Amino acid sequence: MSLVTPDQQRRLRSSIPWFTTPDQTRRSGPAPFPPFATPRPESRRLDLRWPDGGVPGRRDRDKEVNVQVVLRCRPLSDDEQRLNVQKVIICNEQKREVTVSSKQIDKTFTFDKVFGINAQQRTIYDSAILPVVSEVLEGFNCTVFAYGQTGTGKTYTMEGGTKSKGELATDAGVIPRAVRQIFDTLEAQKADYSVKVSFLELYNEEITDLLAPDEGTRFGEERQRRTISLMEDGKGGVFVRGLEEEVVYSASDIYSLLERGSAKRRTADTLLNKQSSRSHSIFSITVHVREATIGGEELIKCGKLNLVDLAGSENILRSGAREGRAREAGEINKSLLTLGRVITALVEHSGHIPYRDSKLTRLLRESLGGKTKTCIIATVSPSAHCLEETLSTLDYAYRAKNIRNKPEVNQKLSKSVLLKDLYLEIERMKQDVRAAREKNGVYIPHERFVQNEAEKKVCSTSGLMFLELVVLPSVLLNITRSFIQMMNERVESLENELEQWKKNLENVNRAFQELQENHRMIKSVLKEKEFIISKLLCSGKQATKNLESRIGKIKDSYSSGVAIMKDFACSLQQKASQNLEHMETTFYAQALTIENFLVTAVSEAEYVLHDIQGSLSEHKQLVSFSAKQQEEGLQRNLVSTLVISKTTIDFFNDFHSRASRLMKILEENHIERSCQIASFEMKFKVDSVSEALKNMSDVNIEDKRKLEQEMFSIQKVSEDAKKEWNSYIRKVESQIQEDTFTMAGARGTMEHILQDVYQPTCTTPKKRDIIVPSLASIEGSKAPPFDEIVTIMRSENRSNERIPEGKAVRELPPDELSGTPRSPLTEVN
Ligand SMILES: Nc1ncnc2c1ncn2[C@@H]1O[C@H](COP(=O)(O)OP(=O)(O)OP(=O)(O)O)[C@@H](O)[C@H]1O
Repeated sequence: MSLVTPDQQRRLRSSIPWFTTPDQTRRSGPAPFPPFATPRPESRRLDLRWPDGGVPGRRDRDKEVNVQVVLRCRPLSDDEQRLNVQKVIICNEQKREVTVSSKQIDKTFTFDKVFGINAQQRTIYDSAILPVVSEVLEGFNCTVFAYGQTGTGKTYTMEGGTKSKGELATDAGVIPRAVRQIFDTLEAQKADYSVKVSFLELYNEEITDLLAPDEGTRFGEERQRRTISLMEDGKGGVFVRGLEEEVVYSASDIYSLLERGSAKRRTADTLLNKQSSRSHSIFSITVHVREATIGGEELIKCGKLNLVDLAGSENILRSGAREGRAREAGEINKSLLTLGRVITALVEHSGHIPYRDSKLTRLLRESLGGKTKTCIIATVSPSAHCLEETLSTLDYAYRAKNIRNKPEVNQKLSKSVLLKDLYLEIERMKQDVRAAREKNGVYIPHERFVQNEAEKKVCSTSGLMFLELVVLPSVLLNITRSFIQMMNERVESLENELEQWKKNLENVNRAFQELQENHRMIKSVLKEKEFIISKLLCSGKQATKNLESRIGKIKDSYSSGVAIMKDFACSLQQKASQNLEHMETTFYAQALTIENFLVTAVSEAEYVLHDIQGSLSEHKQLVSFSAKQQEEGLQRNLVSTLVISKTTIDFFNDFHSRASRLMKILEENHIERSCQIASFEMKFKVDSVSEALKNMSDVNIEDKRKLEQEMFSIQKVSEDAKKEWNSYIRKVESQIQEDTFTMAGARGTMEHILQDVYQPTCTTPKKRDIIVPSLASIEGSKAPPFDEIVTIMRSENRSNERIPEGKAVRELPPDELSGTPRSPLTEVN
């Protein structure tokens, strides 16, 4: 719904930040409010009247809410999959848990939402971000920021993969989806609204405007990257001076701006991410919606969404950052560290929160512990290689869950309050302009002046209430602000330039005076020199003639000497190359012969060795076989000797027992015969008989005695023989034992000797392996055998070192041409 005529709308649109209908052509204009200077509740609270007559935002004011923390784990990249990188992250989306599980650690963290590797962009947006954007349309300020190690998908989550200007791509990220939601909702409500966007980059603690039009090439890249300052607004907040806020009319307008701004972001190829963001970026969307109340008063509802893509924290060693990149990484890590300290201080309710320690925390102040609703998307990689950084991100995000913000709906501004406020602001601006004019004068482009006048005219003639009350002051405010800013910058740069020019001029003057002085001196010196030269020329002409003729002679002799030398060198070279060829051929032939000879000798030696080895092992077997046979023979001898000795002893024993028995029988015979003789004597007591008997008995006795004597001697002989035989047997036994020992020893020694003989024959082929390559190396080195040849050749060459006949030479006398290089040989005329 529009309150001005189409023509008026067209002319005003370029500078009116709100009340635009989306179907109009987009025009951009300077920012009426810097992004973080969205009308602040505190500053206006006392002046504002609210439709319900109460104090605005009371309902919400004391309601504290925690910062929402969402965790997202990206899938393994193609490279990581190819390298089979181990995964250490397990996401349980239902339980909202993420577990880090590896050999070293097993730890689980719980977050407000957890998205695993398969989570789609749309799912994440619908479940985590959509409610936040709805709050923006309800008049809250909200911030969504992505935090995580480099290469974990922050930019992917915030901006998305493929960029498309029209329809949303399936992998479109949070920003395009939020934009779409905002426009769809406002359109569905058929609301009168205005949407502005800004896009800034924080790089190495310097802020640049990513939407600022590229300035002329006069100042080059530096000018295009003009930094802008972060200012205190005097009410505890900050704003970015001179940040462009583009009024947009459709989602596709924003997509183009986003693309333009993203393209300007500083990225670099690091080891961890091919397109790593080297800066933090904040994309802000401010929405103003006009509301009509029951009392007929018109109110303006304002909500703002900050979408922050932080640069990745990185391990400088692993990301491979060097020099400039390392400094960047250092700055990134420093600002993230301050962010960490702010989070810790907020969680621990410290008295002092170190917001001021970095620009990043100053910019995010309202989003952390302030009146903004905040959602952090922590991104991690599942890779085991990123374990340390993942744990740090998880700790960081887990702590951030405890930050409590007190979101408040931005107060709705009534027309009258807004007007009063704006008039005050305009008055202040006017004073600024006046002050600026008085100091240096202000330049207003003619076009802009005409436009202003036209707009003033429109306002005065239209009679439209809204135009008078809201639009005009706003227009004036915008124009005045931008003029002042522009003028101040222009004056500042002109002053600088002037100062520079003055300095340059002084330098040029000084240099000019010095030059004049030098010029004078040089002129007088020149005159003196001219005089000396004319004198010298006269006397020098004659000497020159002499010198010229001598030089001519010397030149001739030199050129003929050089020609002779050249010829000589040529012939020497030819000779040398012939000799060399000859040497090489001789050498190769000799080397080949030696090699063939050695190869034949080695193979013959191998053959002989093989034979020796064969016969040695045969000998060894023979020796051990004969030793064994001898041992067996000895054993057999021993056994048969033992058998013989046993038989002999048995024989003597038998002989002895038989002799004993015979003795006994003889005894019994003798006794019986004695008895018979006695009884016979008794019967026949006749002297003659008795005499005969007595003789018989004597003979008998004598026989017996002799027999006994004989038997006794037999017994003794057999006893002695037995004893002797036994001692002989013992002797033989010990002798055989001794022999066996000796034989075993001899056999051992023999085997040893054979082994000793055998071993060298085994090592001989190895020696051959050493000999053959060394032969080859001898073949490679041509030096020693040819020393002699070389010496001969040298002496031959020396004998040839004679100048061809008729060309006797002499050395030039040293004073002939002083300072001229001299040839060793000079022809004598
Ligand atoms: N969830 C995901 N699904 C598919 N690809 C992803 C996902 N997250 C990240 N990627 C891919 O991983 C790479 C790195 O992602 P991205 O540039 O968004 O990381 P980053 O955290 O912004 O890194 P840096 O801090 O260095 O800028 C990109 O090629 C991106 O497309």
